[in-house]
Amino acid sequence: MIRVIDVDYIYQNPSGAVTALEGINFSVAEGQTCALIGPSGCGKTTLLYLLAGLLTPLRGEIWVGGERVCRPRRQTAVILQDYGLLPWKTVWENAALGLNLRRYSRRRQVEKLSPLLAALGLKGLEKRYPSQLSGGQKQRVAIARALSLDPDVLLMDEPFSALDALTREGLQQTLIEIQNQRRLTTVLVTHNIEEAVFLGQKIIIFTEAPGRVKAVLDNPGAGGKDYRFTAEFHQFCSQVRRMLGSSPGPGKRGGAEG
Ligand SMILES: Nc1ncnc2c1ncn2[C@@H]1O[C@H](COP(=O)(O)OP(=O)(O)OP(=O)(O)O)[C@@H](O)[C@H]1O
Repeated sequence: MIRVIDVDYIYQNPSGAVTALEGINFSVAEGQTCALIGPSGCGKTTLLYLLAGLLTPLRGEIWVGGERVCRPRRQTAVILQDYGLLPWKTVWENAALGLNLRRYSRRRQVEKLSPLLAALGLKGLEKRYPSQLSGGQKQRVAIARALSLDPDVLLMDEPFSALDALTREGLQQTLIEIQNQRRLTTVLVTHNIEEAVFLGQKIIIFTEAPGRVKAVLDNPGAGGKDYRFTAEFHQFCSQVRRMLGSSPGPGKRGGAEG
């Protein structure tokens, strides 16, 4: 579903050029969840923007759903770090933003959003404003908005980082259920090793800046109901922790095919 081929990205600033990503190669299968993890500043968010078509690679190619990404793609939904809710709009209005942009009638908006808000535990909160919601509820509104347009790819930048551990685990479970129902291909950026291992059927570990792929790990147990409580899960977390702490991988460009 997603192929990233030899991608480099450099930010050009008046003060000089910043190489954010170098020689990135990996792929994500349809319906798979892929977690991107690495040190701060290694280019994870930049890569998410490239996958979303909000930035264009300086070198290399990105393919999503059989098409080369050159601009934002209709069926790709993106949830950025601050949830992107408009403070002056209600829960309903925020969730309906995408549908409004695509000129869905009020009746079709109700048909789409009502079941989605109910499934995400937001029923009864439709008239509230973001300032009247908890962090977890805000995140659910952002998820509702993203899913309202029936995407086939979901890109998330540290989606649960601001939440307490229990809320985070609850939302991780919700994400897995949505993922299974809709067969979404998901890429999420996270700093949290447990989150990467719990959700990421594929885990991509980056080197320090400029970001290169240090390792691609297959994690078939991810998303399993009780995976978090297994010895395998804890061993996997230790492995990722060790890899994040160790020196960069071999080779100057260090790209790994996944
Ligand atoms: N607009 C910009 N102009 C110049 N440099 C930038 C710009 N945006 C990001 N960078 C630089 O590019 C590199 C990668 O940034 P990016 O935000 O992608 O990293 P990240 O891995 O997501 O970081 P974090 O984990 O801290 O969120 C960093 O060195 C950052 O300072």
